[in-house]
Amino acid sequence: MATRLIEEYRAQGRRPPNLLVCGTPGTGKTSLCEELAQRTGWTHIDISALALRRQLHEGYDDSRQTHILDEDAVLDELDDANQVNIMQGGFIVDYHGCDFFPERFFDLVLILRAENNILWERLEARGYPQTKVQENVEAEIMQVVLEEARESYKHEIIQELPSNTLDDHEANLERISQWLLAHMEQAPRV
Ligand SMILES: Nc1ncnc2c1ncn2[C@@H]1O[C@H](COP(=O)(O)OP(=O)(O)OP(=O)(O)O)[C@@H](O)[C@H]1O
Repeated sequence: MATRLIEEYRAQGRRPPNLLVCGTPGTGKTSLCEELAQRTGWTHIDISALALRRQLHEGYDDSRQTHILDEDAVLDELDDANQVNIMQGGFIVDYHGCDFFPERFFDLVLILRAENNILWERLEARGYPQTKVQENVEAEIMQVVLEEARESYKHEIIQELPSNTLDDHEANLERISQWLLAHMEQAPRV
């Protein structure tokens, strides 16, 4: 696999694309994005971790046992010349949802999918309470994130990727890297 693709992009004076990786919690977004970032040189932004670090929350939802994201504050952080400036390209954003990001941020939207029993085991292994495991597995069955993506982005930039096994993980890394290479051929110079 080609490595440090980002350097090839920049050497050619091209703007590297931005990727959004979404999916139900536990589908493997962070595992995939961390390795993809290492292999390609893209910068991984884990929105949940960023929000915790920068205190971009509006409170805590006791019933769902999760922080409530301050979406406007996250967007300000991502679209700020003094902070991240996502429009420079070269970012992999990782978050379970996708409908609050402006469409212009992303060139490719990837939706990770996991089979119900596999997802159930992963979430149980995290120590999630039964209700939270069930809620997330039901969301996966109902394709909530995929539908959200279809309502928010052009269908041609959305791809579903299976994320059940380590073979899937490897295949996804390879597939995304190939896409980045193909994209580089067409990306306008900046
Ligand atoms: N393709 C895969 N094959 C096998 N195990 C995987 C795969 N992808 C992820 N996992 C495992 O599943 C668990 C959840 O992965 P990860 O934390 O990356 O999910 P996530 O989608 O980022 O979750 P969250 O949205 O809650 O942050 C981890 O234990 C990880 O090692």
